[in-house]
Amino acid sequence: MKQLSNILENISVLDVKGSLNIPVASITFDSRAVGKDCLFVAVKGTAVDGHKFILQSIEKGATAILCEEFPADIQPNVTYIKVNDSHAALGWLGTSFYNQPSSKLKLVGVTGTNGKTTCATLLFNLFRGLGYKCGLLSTVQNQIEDKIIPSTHTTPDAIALNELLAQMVDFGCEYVFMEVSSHAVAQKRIEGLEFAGGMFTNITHDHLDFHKTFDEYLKVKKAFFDHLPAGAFALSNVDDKRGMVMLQNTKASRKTYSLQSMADFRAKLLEDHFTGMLLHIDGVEAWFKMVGKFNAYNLLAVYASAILLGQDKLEVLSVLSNLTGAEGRFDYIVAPNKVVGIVDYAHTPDAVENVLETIREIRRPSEKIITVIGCGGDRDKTKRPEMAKVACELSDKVILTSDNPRTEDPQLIIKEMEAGVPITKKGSTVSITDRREAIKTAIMLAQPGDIILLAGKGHEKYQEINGVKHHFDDKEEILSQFENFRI
Ligand SMILES: CC(=O)N[C@H]1[C@@H](OP(=O)(O)OP(=O)(O)OC[C@H]2O[C@@H](n3ccc(=O)[nH]c3=O)[C@H](O)[C@@H]2O)O[C@H](CO)[C@@H](O)[C@@H]1O[C@H](C)C(=O)N[C@@H](C)C(=O)N[C@H](CCC(=O)O)C(=O)O
Ligand SMILES: Nc1ncnc2c1ncn2[C@@H]1O[C@H](COP(=O)(O)OP(=O)(O)OP(=O)(O)O)[C@@H](O)[C@H]1O
Ligand SMILES: N[C@H](CCC[C@H](N)C(=O)O)C(=O)O
Ligand SMILES: [Mg+2]
Repeated sequence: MKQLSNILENISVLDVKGSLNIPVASITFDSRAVGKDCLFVAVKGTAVDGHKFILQSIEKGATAILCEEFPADIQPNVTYIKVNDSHAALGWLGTSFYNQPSSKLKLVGVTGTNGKTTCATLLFNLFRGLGYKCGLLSTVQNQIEDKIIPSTHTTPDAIALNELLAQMVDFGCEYVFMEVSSHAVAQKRIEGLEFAGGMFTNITHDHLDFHKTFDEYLKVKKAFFDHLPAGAFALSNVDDKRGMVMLQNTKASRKTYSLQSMADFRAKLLEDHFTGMLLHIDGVEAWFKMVGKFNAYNLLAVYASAILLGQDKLEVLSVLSNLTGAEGRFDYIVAPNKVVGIVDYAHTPDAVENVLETIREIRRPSEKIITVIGCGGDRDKTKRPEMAKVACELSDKVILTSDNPRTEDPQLIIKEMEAGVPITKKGSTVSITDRREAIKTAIMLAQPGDIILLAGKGHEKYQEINGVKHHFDDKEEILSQFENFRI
């Protein structure tokens, strides 16, 4: 139990009503989760204003309220604290409540449109392979050494995040690798964290439903680097058009990586196969088990981070060369009839392009590519026609289907995708709303040697329809349906 006065450090308090010498058993921003002696933080959300739930939280046991505006009905025996920005305050509260866990380990954040999970997971497995105790916060799962903790977000909220970091400290972790999503930066979920380093992968089209414009999205990603401390490293991909912009105003030590130009860390992709790649990396030739130019970038970024964290070059390469990345990223399955299935989490136009370009470069000319793809509901609508367009341009046949429709009508999402199908590709594109049927059709159409790409859901074990998550696993689907084609 902490004293309220002790967890307010670093927060500029505008006004207080009531006593600060009261105990705080827990902190939450959700009135539904309030318990006895809880501090309820009212935040203005994207759907509702948390200030509406102040009274409800007091009825459930909150004895302290942190808010941006005092309510009209001030209750006796409750302390009210007024701040400018309750999102930011929440970050500092989480940090203080859990005794600054991020300062007790080396925390590295990975940001960018694509590649965060892959890089964070590779770093986690690399540093474990090098003999360190590690933690991971990622889209696929959170992990403390072998212990897996399911994740609900790419970057958890400030309270859950600091609680997880505190568990990692208690477990003796020395390094923690985490994904930093743009939502997390915008909503200040990472406020108050002490980073040892930050990595930028790339920035392309995504999340414009939330950030509204690409410039705003860019600014938010850059803000992560702007706030890194002087002792940290800021590592950026300078082959990305916005790579240098990320480093422009950072106080951290600026480092760059590239496959194309001068940079602090360089690599060249020598060979790319479905079984792995040969890279010339930092003066050494090494074979890796990952596939595709985009993964050459991920491997180089991870290698560079490890060196910046003081690790030995050859030891790093030796461990890294055996790693396979994150679940549901370019997962490769060969059916008994020699049809190839690839399950990949590509859910942005750029990711779809990268994965398909990779397949096109590696396949034999006679092998056809059949892509099964959908777009998520309640997410950026403007990427729908773009994802369909690039899928059609780079595949021999495309089946447009559902991803997670969430609260939207799946057929309307598909209609928006259809708007991006080039006229010349109308004949080789079909729409099948049921994802299971779409996968089955792709398998029926495929000849031995053909490649089926199942894009967008990767590791996900569910399909979310109208608020209900139904079990669905692309890999399980394709494996079980491949079995029906055993010859
Ligand atoms: C759009 C978005 O980011 N929403 C996140 C946000 O919620 P919000 O601002 O919409 O909250 P709201 O519903 O408006 O409610 C406002 C406040 O009132 C409170 N409330 C609400 C109802 C009530 O009865 N009582 C109550 O106290 C809420 O707890 C909240 O504090 O803050 C919540 C707490 O941190 C998040 O759980 C929630 O994530 C939603 C579920 C979500 O789907 N987020 C996705 C888009 C997301 O965050 N994705 C990123 C990036 C993905 C990637 O590219 O990898 C991620 O990091 O996962
Ligand atoms: N460096 C990269 N550049 C471009 N595309 C990539 C890169 N790495 C991975 N991808 C593609 O993006 C997909 C998602 O990769 P990953 O899960 O690592 O990204 P992410 O940034 O964590 O995504 P999310 O925003 O959903 O958390 C992969 O399945 C692959 O298709
Ligand atoms: N983290 C991403 C995941 C998208 C995955 C895709 N399957 C979808 O549901 O749109 C997001 O929240 O935008
Ligand atoms: Mg991720």
